[in-house]
Amino acid sequence: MNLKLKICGMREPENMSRIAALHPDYLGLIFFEGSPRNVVGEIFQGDQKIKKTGVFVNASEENILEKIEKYQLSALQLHGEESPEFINNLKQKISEEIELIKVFSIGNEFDFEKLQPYEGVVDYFLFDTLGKSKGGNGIRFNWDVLQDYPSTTPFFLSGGIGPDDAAAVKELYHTFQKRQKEELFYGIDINSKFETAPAVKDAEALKTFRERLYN
Ligand SMILES: O=C(O)c1ccccc1NCC(=O)[C@H](O)[C@H](O)COP(=O)(O)O
Repeated sequence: MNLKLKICGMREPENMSRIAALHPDYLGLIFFEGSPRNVVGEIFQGDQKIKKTGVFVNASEENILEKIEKYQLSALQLHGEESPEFINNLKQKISEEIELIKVFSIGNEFDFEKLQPYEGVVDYFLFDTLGKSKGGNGIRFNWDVLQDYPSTTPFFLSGGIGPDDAAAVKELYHTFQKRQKEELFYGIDINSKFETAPAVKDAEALKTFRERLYN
């Protein structure tokens, strides 16, 4: 199964080093003061093959550029109400190699028309659950809304994915596979359900989950 794994909400250098040893595809760093996972100090830099992803909520361009430089980010996850114009302007100032992920929060239903202005502007969409906080709510949305996914932009599935969800993720992947559209279901993003404390991930739980997912 060619599904990328993004582990989000990393911060503590020692924990980050243990989690990096599991070789996820992406590690997420949250740069948002309203989050208990907000990154301020030094992090574990580690393996360049793991894409360090900066997560921003309506941050200024200046702030994003500074964090790209300081933390050597390979991807940006825009988790607020960033407009296509803002993203296009930002793209003029960053390396073409930096991947762009735009987040959409899903409630009971979702109007897929909202994706249209971002088609061709970002590399990936990320679907999270609409909740009290901007992210890290630990709640799953109804994945059935993705059954008729109308876009050609690949997406990350996120929101409350936990240690017991490997089979359900595989099932969703297989529904895309049956329609020969598995390349659209690009990856999953996991966070609070694997924490022992904010920004501290349980390496054993992640290892078991990864084995269940890929075997
Ligand atoms: O995790 C946070 O604290 C957070 C705060 C503000 C914006 C984004 C945030 N997290 C970004 C993510 O990509 C999370 O992984 C995503 O929201 C899913 O989290 P969870 O439901 O805990 O798996």
